[in-house]
Amino acid sequence: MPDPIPAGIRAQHLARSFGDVHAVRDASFEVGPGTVAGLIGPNGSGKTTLLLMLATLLAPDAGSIRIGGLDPVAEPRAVRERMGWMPDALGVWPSLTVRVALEMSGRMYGLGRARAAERAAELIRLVDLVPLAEQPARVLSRGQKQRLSLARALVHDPAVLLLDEPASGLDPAARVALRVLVRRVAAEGKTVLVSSHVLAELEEMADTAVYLSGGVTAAADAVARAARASRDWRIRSLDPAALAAALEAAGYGEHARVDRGETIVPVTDEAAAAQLLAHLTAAGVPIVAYGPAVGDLEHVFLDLNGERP
Ligand SMILES: Nc1ncnc2c1ncn2[C@@H]1O[C@H](COP(=O)(O)OP(=O)(O)OP(=O)(O)O)[C@@H](O)[C@H]1O
Repeated sequence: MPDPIPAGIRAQHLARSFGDVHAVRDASFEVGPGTVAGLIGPNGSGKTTLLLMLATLLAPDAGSIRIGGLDPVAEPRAVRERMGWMPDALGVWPSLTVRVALEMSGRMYGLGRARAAERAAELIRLVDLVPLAEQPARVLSRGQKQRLSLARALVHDPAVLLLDEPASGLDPAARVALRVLVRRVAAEGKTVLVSSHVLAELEEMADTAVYLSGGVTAAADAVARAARASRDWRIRSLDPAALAAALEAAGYGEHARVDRGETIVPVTDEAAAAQLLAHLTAAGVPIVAYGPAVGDLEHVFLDLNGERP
């Protein structure tokens, strides 16, 4: 039966200060079901403070929040039942094994003993901790703890998932696995808000973004990001005319565009990029820079922060 409560996040004019520090000044945004939103902002911009408010762990000074239609201030318990929270640092029970920690989390969310055990086993497989399932949490590496933390956030199959810097400490393969997992959660109709100041991390994962700067959200609706099959590559040449001609000859002319003196070309994958570079150098084009362009999120982020003309 479908959940009658909408699985979204809505924040309106949220504010929270710590003494004289206005950590969040005015945050307003909405993230709908089935969506992964990146929460993007520089260090100290208020991301964690905002997430703590959404997670019922910090009361706002002003503004309103709805998580699945519920107010975390008025109904924290009901919100926690529908929300998974992965903090930026895992507070683990160091002596409990991975399996027992997850079983206990499940029990705390009201699962019966058998269901909690079953759910723990599912999650251990999901986050790829099978070989470590019977190890105490204290022996886990930082990245493995991150995965345990993610599993714990998912234990009660929440409709809304809040992830604070989930990829920090993860190796590249684990980052890919995280991205796949987050996308899968969203595909189930859930709402995911992921904070990071590493934009490349979010580029691959997020459908949309909430930009936070100095505690204020900006232009969220203007910056939706569509998942792309191809990636843009940036090319700088000492001879732009020769570059344009060689791109034309290689069949890239139609899609090439010039951005701040550099040419941006969409390529399908690294092999195609390598092939194109070989073609350009064989054609005698003097290339001085060649690599992936910054993604849409970074472009927008830099624009919003006035770091680009
Ligand atoms: N409990 C607190 N007491 C006092 N100041 C705080 C507290 N929590 C956060 N701050 C301040 O509020 C501001 C926002 O901090 P916050 O941790 O929310 O930022 P952030 O965007 O998550 O940063 P980062 O990317 O570095 O994790 C910072 O100036 C921080 O020093």
